[in-house]
Amino acid sequence: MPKVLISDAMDPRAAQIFRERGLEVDEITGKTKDELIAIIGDYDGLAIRSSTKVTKEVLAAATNLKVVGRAGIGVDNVDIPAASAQGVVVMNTPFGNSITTAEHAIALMFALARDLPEADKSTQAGKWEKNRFMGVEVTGKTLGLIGAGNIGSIVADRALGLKMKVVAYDPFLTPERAVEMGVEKATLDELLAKADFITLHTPLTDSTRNILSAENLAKTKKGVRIINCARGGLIDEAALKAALDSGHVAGAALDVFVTEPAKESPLFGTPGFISTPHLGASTNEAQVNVAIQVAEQMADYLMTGGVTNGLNVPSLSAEDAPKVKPYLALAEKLGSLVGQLAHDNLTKIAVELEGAAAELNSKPITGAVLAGLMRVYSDTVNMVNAPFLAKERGLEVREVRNDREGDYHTLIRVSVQTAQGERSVAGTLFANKEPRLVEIFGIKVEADLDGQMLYVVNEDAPGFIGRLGTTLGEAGVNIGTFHLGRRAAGGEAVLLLSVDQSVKPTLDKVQALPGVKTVKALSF
Ligand SMILES: NC(=O)C1=CN([C@@H]2O[C@H](COP(=O)(O)OP(=O)(O)OC[C@H]3O[C@@H](n4cnc5c(N)ncnc54)[C@H](O)[C@@H]3O)[C@@H](O)[C@H]2O)C=CC1
Ligand SMILES: O=C(O)C(=O)COP(=O)(O)O
Repeated sequence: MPKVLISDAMDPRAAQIFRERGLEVDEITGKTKDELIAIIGDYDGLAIRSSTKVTKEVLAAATNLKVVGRAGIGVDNVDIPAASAQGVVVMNTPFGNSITTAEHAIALMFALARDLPEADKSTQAGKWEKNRFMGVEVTGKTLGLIGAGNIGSIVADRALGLKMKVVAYDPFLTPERAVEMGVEKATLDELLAKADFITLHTPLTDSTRNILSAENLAKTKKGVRIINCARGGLIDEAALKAALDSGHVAGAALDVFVTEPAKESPLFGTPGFISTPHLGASTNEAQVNVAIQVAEQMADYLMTGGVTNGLNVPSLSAEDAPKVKPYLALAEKLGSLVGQLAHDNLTKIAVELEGAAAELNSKPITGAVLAGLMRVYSDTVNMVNAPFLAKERGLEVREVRNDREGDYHTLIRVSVQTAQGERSVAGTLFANKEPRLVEIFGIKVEADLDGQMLYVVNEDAPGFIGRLGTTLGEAGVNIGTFHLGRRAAGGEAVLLLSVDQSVKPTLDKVQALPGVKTVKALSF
């Protein structure tokens, strides 16, 4: 039974769903890196929020891990390239906490506009400082939105409802989408010059790190108020402190910090500065949403192979997963056959889906072909890391769909470019579930690719099969099944035999038989 570790505080519904779906689950939060490394090897799945850091080191110790599920949006605490290289799927829940986070940004905007935390502190201290607190209205003001994705567009919608003008900077925002959202598309400099409030809603990337740098803060309107509910690192914290101290920036509200947990910061205690401890996603509703979603997604993957919201692997719905599963088995066998037969100097590979197969999501099928192919080099390869490994090796991968049905109602053909020219193999599913090879290097031959096999290419000539049978028999090798195909009578013939004992010690004898061109021991 697969085992899941929940390592950050999560709504109890997550554990409940894991158990209902037949998984074992442990909830162990607050572990140090070393404590996590000591236990992670036991688990197939790891469910996290933002506190657990899934580093290369943690992944290296996670020898059984198949999936990391992020109950939330940001995955900057997960080393995705390392997870991919190790074949671990990383998934998040991109929508479950977005309304809640947008509402937090709006809450912080009002807190800044009316200095609510300071007014509260003063009132509860019995001071009744009615004249000290003079706020600003938001109506009619301009909100500068940096990042107009999922959360940014909800913030924009709420701000428009508050009768604000919204100016948005997002390189991926199309003019049409800006019109649909009711916002003005702007350059960053235009936004900085116009905004009375600025709110950030981008991930932390090389292009967004310090997007509010000292230089850009200097381009803002005097008296601007800034909100960051996205990621620490989007604002240069030292420059922000200086701008607050000088009075250029009237207020700033940060939910996120460069270093978290932020137990100390030069910003703390600065007039006009408000902070919350990464609470953007912390509402009952959002936490129930993300806990349910992440548990369902992870359970789907561990129990059925379905992938939803995969960040390093194509999505495959739990409904489609059972349909695709037999194709994955076929694809992996065909990839493996090609890998075992022609693995020298592979430069290009094409995966062609024909008939019913052409209706399916091709990405996982291609991933499985590559996994089969690359397993010749490494036994830790799977459909998650295979595409990355293939890219690393400079293998050019092409996918082709062919809606028409040929001789078979469904077919996968794998063609590779080798030093000897193009080679292709093809397979189908019998009864929609049993993988069957139907063609090898242009020769029709039907075979189950299973267990230990012997592959022989020879000149079609009378008596050959008898001699081969005798040679194997004398070596104590029992033949299970026997599959034969040939280009034309007397031409090149292919033999695929399943065998009960290893044929490796007998390969030289088979190779020495008259008419034999190629001999290989295969295993599936
Ligand atoms: N404080 C909290 O508790 C929470 C924080 N977040 C964070 O909020 C952020 C936004 O989340 P979503 O809206 O769901 O993401 P999203 O991916 O839907 O939107 C991000 C937007 O940023 C834009 N963008 C990327 N590079 C940009 C650049 N250089 N300049 C301007 N825009 C750029 C993208 O085009 C995209 O439209 C993420 O970093 C996420 O981790 C999300 C949930 C809770
Ligand atoms: O979903 C996100 O990106 C968040 O930042 C929320 O973080 P949390 O799950 O509250 O630790």
